[in-house]
Amino acid sequence: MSSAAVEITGLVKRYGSVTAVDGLDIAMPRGTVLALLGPNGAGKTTTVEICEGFLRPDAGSVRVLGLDPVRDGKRLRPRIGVMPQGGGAYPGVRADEMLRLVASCAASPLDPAWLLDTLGLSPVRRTPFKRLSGGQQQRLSLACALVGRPELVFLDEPTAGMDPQARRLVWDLLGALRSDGVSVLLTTHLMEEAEALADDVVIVDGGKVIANGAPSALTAETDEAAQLRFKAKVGLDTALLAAALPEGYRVQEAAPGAYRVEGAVDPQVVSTVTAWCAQQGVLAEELHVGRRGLEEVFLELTGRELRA
Ligand SMILES: Nc1ncnc2c1ncn2[C@@H]1O[C@H](COP(=O)(O)OP(=O)(O)OP(=O)(O)O)[C@@H](O)[C@H]1O
Repeated sequence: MSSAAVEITGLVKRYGSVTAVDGLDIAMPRGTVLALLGPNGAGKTTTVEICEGFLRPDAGSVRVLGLDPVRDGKRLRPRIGVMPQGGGAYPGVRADEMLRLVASCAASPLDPAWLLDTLGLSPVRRTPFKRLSGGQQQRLSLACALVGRPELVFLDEPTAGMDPQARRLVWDLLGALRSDGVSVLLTTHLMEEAEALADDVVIVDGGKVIANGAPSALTAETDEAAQLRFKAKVGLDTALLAAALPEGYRVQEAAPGAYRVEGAVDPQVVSTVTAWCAQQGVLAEELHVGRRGLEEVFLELTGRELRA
């Protein structure tokens, strides 16, 4: 038995002149949660749909639970759960009918009533799908992906459009699944989602992997325990700011208008930076001291915002 939940090598997918996936490699061990993180159009959905067997690759190899998703689709489908982007159901079907219908196709389903309750959907269990809110439809779609007790689930932006409370319910449920040994591959452009849920994060951009690893490894500082970051107008004189700081501090414009002060941060350094900005007539916005997050990792790697 293959020990990988998903193994992707040299994956390429083109739509006419657009190369949506451009030589992607991913190795995802069983029982782990992997987040594909990237901006709109990065190739996340295309990659997931190839893993699900809905699309054929142009080049490269994909194995899901050791199987070819297209050739071995019949054997693979009962073992995976799929939550597509935007969900999907018969508009008139009631929430609990929908879930029971999907459960009836599985050999050993979870209890639909428990799942509805866990996802906060009990109060709307008799509501037709089309009258559920977007976030409720998403949660029902997630319930449908999970009710068959899959070994591996693919979740394409599982919490898109959810309010923070619903998002928390989903995160808790995904945490419980992981404890049960279920493998989860999810796509997101929410850094906090990737940081909260994933054992491993693969950052994709333009159909390529630009970084991967555990969130803590990706966000680890190179040399300092803390850094100071702020945003201001593009093109500040970083050498001049560095000169105002004690010797050994470095200042970089990591991306246009995003500044980073490298060196041990103490109250005096923060005060010097804000005073220097004030002298330049510049407002230092989003001033932040601490560990960098995945958002900053992405910004530093690509020079662009993740949500752009
Ligand atoms: N059916 C299609 N026909 C033509 N181009 C497509 C098709 N599907 C996707 N693309 C293009 O392929 C690229 C990757 O799209 P994909 O949906 O995989 O990205 P994504 O990372 O999932 O984005 P999002 O976060 O917006 O869902 C984009 O440039 C997109 O416009």
